[in-house]
Amino acid sequence: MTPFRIVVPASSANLGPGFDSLGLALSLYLTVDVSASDAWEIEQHSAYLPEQVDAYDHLIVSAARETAAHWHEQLPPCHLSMQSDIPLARGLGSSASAIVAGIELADRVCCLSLTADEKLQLGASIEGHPDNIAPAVMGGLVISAAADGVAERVLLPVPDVETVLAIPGEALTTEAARDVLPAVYTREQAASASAISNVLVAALAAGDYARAGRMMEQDLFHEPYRQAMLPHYETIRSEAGAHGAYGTVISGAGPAMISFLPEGKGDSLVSRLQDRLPDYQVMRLKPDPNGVLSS
Ligand SMILES: Nc1ncnc2c1ncn2[C@@H]1O[C@H](COP(=O)(O)OP(=O)(O)OP(=O)(O)O)[C@@H](O)[C@H]1O
Ligand SMILES: N[C@@H](CCO)C(=O)O
Repeated sequence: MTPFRIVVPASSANLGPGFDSLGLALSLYLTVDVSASDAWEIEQHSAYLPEQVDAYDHLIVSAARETAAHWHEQLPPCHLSMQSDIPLARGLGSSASAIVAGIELADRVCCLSLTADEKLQLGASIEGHPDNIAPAVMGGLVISAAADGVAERVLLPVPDVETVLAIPGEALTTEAARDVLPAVYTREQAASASAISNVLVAALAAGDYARAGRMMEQDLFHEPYRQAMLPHYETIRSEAGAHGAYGTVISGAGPAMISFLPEGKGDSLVSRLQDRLPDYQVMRLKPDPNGVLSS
């Protein structure tokens, strides 16, 4: 096998009201170098990778094994050397990036020639929802739904914005952040929440970022229930608004928050938030237009 490299972007899901459906790929990456080996071997070269588990059970390897098995192929063992800039369990889609890396690995090693939709379908079934998987596979801004077991998706034009991420030191797993959500919404709540989400998607499609930002900040599906877990929620929103952000929401299941700004406005917000929240990692990121790449 000729050695190859897989690069997968991070992603931010939800964008407020697009709960479990909207996702934007971001310019922060997981990189996996793959070469032939007699047994599964994993080298990790970054703090942003989980504690070493048995190589065979590693999320990337198990996603690769599941992909090969789905297409009735045998996956030979490989040596994997990994580097990641994506913080774990902070709302930046790290698990989706790892799953997409595993699917890409099996695609290359078993010569499957999977389409982007086949990668999305399998990734969504492993992750449980398609919102981070779709942008990790396809790049840019993707609207997706698991409709009748089939992952449907529409790519919107890559938004002409930059983002600022405010990432706290403590992790919050997606599982824990889902536990605080209501099991049931009334018809009135569901109708209002989906109307806000519909206008958000239409505004993003029209490039009307000011309206999109207003809609983002009016989510009724998850933000009202999760914000109590994020001590600086209001501070980050108001600082971002004062620095020209269109809107600020919880990134994925949190605890990171993401602000959307016009090009060129991000740096001053980064400085301000880093001053006010010295324990946070604050960074400016661009949308990633490519999704997973291997070379
Ligand atoms: N590169 C990786 N290799 C192996 N496992 C990973 C990798 N990245 C993430 N994981 C696993 O995924 C877990 C984090 O998944 P979780 O869904 O809780 O958060 P997230 O994907 O970072 O954020 P969100 O889904 O809210 O955007 C990690 O604790 C780890 O178990
Ligand atoms: N959409 C998920 C997180 C990302 O998959 C949630 O908000 O729980």
